[in-house]
Amino acid sequence: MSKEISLATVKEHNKPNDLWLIIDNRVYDVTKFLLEHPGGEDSLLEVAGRDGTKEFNDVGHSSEAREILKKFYIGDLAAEDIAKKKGPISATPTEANQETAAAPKQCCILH
Ligand code: HEM
Repeated sequence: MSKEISLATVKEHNKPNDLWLIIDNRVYDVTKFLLEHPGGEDSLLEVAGRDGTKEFNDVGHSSEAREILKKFYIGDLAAEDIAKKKGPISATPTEANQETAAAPKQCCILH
């Protein structure tokens, strides 16, 4: 079974010389990749110690990028933290994103 890592632990690793991030509920230690990232150091530092799934997907990374990612896998985000993120209603992260995206629209209709 893979190791479970809490969100609080991931948050501690948010520095250039100690950089973890979460993508699709998996935790990666990309400290050694920082200087090699074709997208630059800043884009990784931006999501250091947190969930970078949206940012990673928004760029439209290649399958090669996903292969590279595997080398840095260190464990899974703790089930407890995944549950907190999803909330009681939405079933998938995609649904959660849609809800977030829809929020400003609703706001404009109301105002
Ligand atoms: C740690 C996981 C990541 C890996 C392994 C990774 C890997 C790569 C690779 C291999 C490329 C070259 C293009 C490609 O093959 O798709 C790339 C480009 C890029 N990445 Fe990442 N990336 C990661 C995370 C991120 C994150 C979190 C962001 C944004 C916050 C980001 C932003 C970019 C950008 C903007 C480019 C485009 C560079 C250009 O075309 O000029 N990457 N990345």
